[in-house]
Amino acid sequence: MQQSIGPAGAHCHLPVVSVDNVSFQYEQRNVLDRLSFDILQRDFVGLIGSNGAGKTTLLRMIVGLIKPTSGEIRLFGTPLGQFRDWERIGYVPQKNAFNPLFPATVREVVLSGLYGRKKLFRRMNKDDLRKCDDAMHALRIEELADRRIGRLSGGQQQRVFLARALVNNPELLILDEPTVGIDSETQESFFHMIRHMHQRHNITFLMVSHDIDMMHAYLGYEPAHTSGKLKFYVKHTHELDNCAETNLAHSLRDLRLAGFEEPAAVR
Ligand SMILES: Nc1ncnc2c1ncn2[C@@H]1O[C@H](COP(=O)(O)OP(=O)(O)OP(=O)(O)O)[C@@H](O)[C@H]1O
Repeated sequence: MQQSIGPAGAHCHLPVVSVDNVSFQYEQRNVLDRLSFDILQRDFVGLIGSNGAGKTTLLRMIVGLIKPTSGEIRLFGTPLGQFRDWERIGYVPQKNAFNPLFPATVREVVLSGLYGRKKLFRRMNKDDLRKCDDAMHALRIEELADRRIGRLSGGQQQRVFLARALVNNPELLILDEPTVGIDSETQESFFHMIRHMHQRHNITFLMVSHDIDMMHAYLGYEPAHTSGKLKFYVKHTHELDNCAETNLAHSLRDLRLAGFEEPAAVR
C-alpha cells in the first residue's frame, strides 16, 4: 500500500493497482464510496469486510469486469480503459461464480488461462502445454488433467482455478475467497504456498478472505487502511533498503501445493 513507499524503495515499489477516489453504485445504492489506495509491487494485501461490504465488487472493478461509477483505477500505471496486459494478472473469482455444467476438462480450463483477452483464437504450442503442466503440477492436479471439471469436488475445482490463474506466471494475483470449500489441510498448504509465492516469487497479492486467523497470522492485527466496512491488511516482502534481492527467480515448476520444502529463511 502507498504508506509503505519510501525513497529507498521507490524504484522497486511501483504501484501495481491504484484506486483513486472510486465510488460504485448498484441501482443508485452506494456500495463503495470514494475509495483510494495503492497496492505496490510485492505487497500482500488482505481485504476483510462483512458480507455485502463491497469486496467482490471492488475486485471485479479492478479486473475490468465492471466500471466505477466515478473515480479512476490504474493497473501498472495505465488507466484501466487502456490496459491490455491481462496476462500480468491472475484472477480467481468466488467459487460460486462457476457453472458446474461447463463441459471442459481440467487441462482445457487451465490452458484457457493462457488465451488472455487478446489471443483468444491462438493455437497452443509446446511451450503453452509445458506451462499448463507446470501449473497443474504446482497445484497437484496433474492426475485430474483429463477429468471433466464439473465432476470434481469443490476443493478440486478451486485448485483448477488457481492453476488457471497461475499459468501465465502473473505479477499480480487477485483471489476472491480462494479457500472456500477446501478442506483445512489443503487450506493450510495453500496458504503456505501463497506465502512462498509472495516472498520468493515476487508476486503481488490482493486477496479477500474470511479466514481472519490466517490473515492476522501473516498480515498482523492492525489494518493499514480502512474505508467504510473494508479493512486492508498489508505485508511487504522485504525491507525497503533491501530491494536488490535477486533470489526470486524460481519457476512455477518449483512450486507444489503440499510437501514442498520452503527455505527456512522465509518461514
Ligand atoms: N448485480 C448486482 N445488482 C445489484 N446489487 C448487487 C449486485 N451484486 C452485488 N450487489 C450488492 O452490492 C453489495 C456488495 O456486494 P459484494 O458482492 O461486493 O459484497 P462482498 O463484500 O463481496 O460480500 P460477501 O462477503 O458476502 O462475498 C451487496 O449489498 C450486494 O447485495
